[in-house]
Parts: sequence; structure tokens; C-alpha cells
Amino acid sequence: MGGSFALAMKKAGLVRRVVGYSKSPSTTETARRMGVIDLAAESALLAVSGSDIVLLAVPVAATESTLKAIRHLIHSDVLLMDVGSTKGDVVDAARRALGKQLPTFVPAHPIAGKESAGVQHADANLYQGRQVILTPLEQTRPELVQRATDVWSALGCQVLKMAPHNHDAAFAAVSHLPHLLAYAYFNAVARQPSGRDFLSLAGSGFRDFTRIAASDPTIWRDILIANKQELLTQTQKFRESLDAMEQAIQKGDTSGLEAMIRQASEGRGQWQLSSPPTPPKSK
Ligand SMILES: NC(=O)C1=CN([C@@H]2O[C@H](COP(=O)(O)OP(=O)(O)OC[C@H]3O[C@@H](n4cnc5c(N)ncnc54)[C@H](O)[C@@H]3O)[C@@H](O)[C@H]2O)C=CC1
Ligand SMILES: O=C(O)C(=O)Cc1ccc(O)cc1
Repeated sequence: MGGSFALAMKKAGLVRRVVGYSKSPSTTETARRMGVIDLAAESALLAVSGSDIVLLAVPVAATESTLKAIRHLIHSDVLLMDVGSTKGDVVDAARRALGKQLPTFVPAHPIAGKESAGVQHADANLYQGRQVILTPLEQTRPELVQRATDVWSALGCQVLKMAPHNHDAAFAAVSHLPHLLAYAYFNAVARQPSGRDFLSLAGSGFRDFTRIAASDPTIWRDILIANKQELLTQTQKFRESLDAMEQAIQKGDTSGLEAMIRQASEGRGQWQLSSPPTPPKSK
């Protein structure tokens, strides 16, 4: 996410120089070789020194320690953002870590990404035509919320604002639950004695359903734990829906089963991925 942001900012002509830091030196080396960053910093603190915009792209559970590592060099005009998939925990971490620098922080979540993590998959067009959710705090400086909106808009995003708890409730349903189900479903098939044989026969429906089961384990462990309450609400709703379909099958209730399939089929047929009406021209 961080690498894609750097490439997109460069492509949009919005940055003079990108300084990168990762706790893994091979990541910054790859980023430099790919032209994602211009300079590798020796620490997170040195990376933010003299920067106008700071983007944190780490697992959500690493937010607090990362903010603590950089807070001394965040001055009041710096636009500080994250890209974490959960917002309640990130905002709590920022409150604990940032102290008087809290007004510089604009929590952000681009609804764009891939199942493949790592800077080697960085993509300058990742954010084009996507939504980004900002969850500013009451303390956040309005000028910085505007600057964040301008930055993401210039990368081709539609910017929405909402409260962290509303964000987490929605994304538990449409992102965190499907990732959990993809992991659970893939394991359920693969762990059977004949699992390997079954997998070798699978077609595109299986491929599409399980694509996100290839997503990064550390990133997703942190997301599922961070949004525990909302996620468990959604697993319960899913269980009820699955139970109803199972019962119809068990009873041979063809019309009940068809009605449930029809409802999903028609709903999914009408659903479209949200995107801005007119994405900006790419350079
Ligand atoms: N991959 C996706 O599709 C999306 C991911 N996100 C969010 O973006 C953030 C970054 O994810 P990706 O870029 O996909 O992952 P990534 O694996 O490509 O990048 C994560 C970076 O964090 C570093 N890191 C790992 N553990 C750390 C720790 N304990 N302390 C400091 N740094 C650490 C890694 O070295 C790596 O450079 C996550 O918070 C995720 O929830 C948001 C939207 C989409
Ligand atoms: O790979 C996919 O289709 C995704 O769902 C990408 C994604 C992953 C995590 C997010 O917080 C937002 C988007």
C-alpha cells in the first residue's frame, strides 16, 4: 500500500522526493531499485524528518509503536495518514501515541488493494477509481482533512468521511467477513483426506471465491483481531443465513431454497463496485 502510494504520488507529480523506511532492509532496497523511493532512511524517525506528508502502511497492530517512533519529528503542518483496514483501534492507538501531535493525523483507508503483499507488487494505478474513507477526529485540523482529500482525489479516489465505528461496522460485513470465510473455506476443503484431489478439479468459481485467501497472514490476523466485536456480529448473521439454507436443503424445501438463492442472485446481479463517476486522466 505504501509503495503504491509513493508511485501514484510520483505519477501525479505531487512529490519531489520520497523517503522510505521499513524495518526490513530488503524491502527498502527493493523499493529503491524499483524507483518507488528515492532514499532509504535508517529509521522511521529519520524518514519523517523534513517531510510534508507521512504515510504509515504497516499492519494495524503496529500503528501505535510506529507513531511513537516518529512523533518527535511530526510538526503541526505535516499531513500524517495511515492506510489501515480498521479504524477504531487505529484512532485509539493515535490518541495514546501522538499527544499534542494528534491534530496532524488524518486516519485513512483506501478501498483498494491486492491479495499479494510486499513492495514488489506496488502499482502506480492501484488507487485510481477507488474509494478512500477518512475518519477524522474532532481534534484533527480541518486544513489537513482538506489536504488529505485533495491528495487522494488527485490519485483518482472518491473521498468519503465517516466515524471510525461506522467504518468498522461496514467493513466487518463487506471485507473482514469475506476474508475470514475465504480462509476458513479454503482450509476446510484442503484439510480433507481427498482435499488435494478436490482442489485439482476446481474451476473459476472456486478461484474467484478463494482469491483473497492468499492475502497476507500477519496483516489479516491483525485486522480480524482488531475488529473482533463487529466481525463476530457478522459471523453470527452469516451463520443464521447458512443455517436457513442448510435447513431448506435438509427438508427438501425447494421453493424456500430457490427464494433464498433468487434473493442473493438478483441482489448480486444489481450490485456494482462503487467508483468515482469520472476518474482523472492518467499521465
Ligand atoms: N493489502 C491490501 O489489499 C490492503 C491493505 N490495507 C492496510 O494497509 C496496511 C499495509 O498493508 P500492505 O501494504 O498490504 O502490507 P505489506 O506487507 O505490503 O506492507 C506492510 C509493511 O509493514 C512492515 N511491518 C510489518 N510488521 C511491522 C511492525 N511490527 N512494525 C513496523 N512495520 C512492520 C513490513 O515490513 C512491510 O514493509 C495494513 O494496515 C492493511 O490493513 C488497506 C487496504 C488494502
Ligand atoms: O483483494 C481484494 O479484493 C481486497 O478486498 C482488497 C482490500 C483488502 C483490504 C482492505 O482493507 C481493502 C481492500
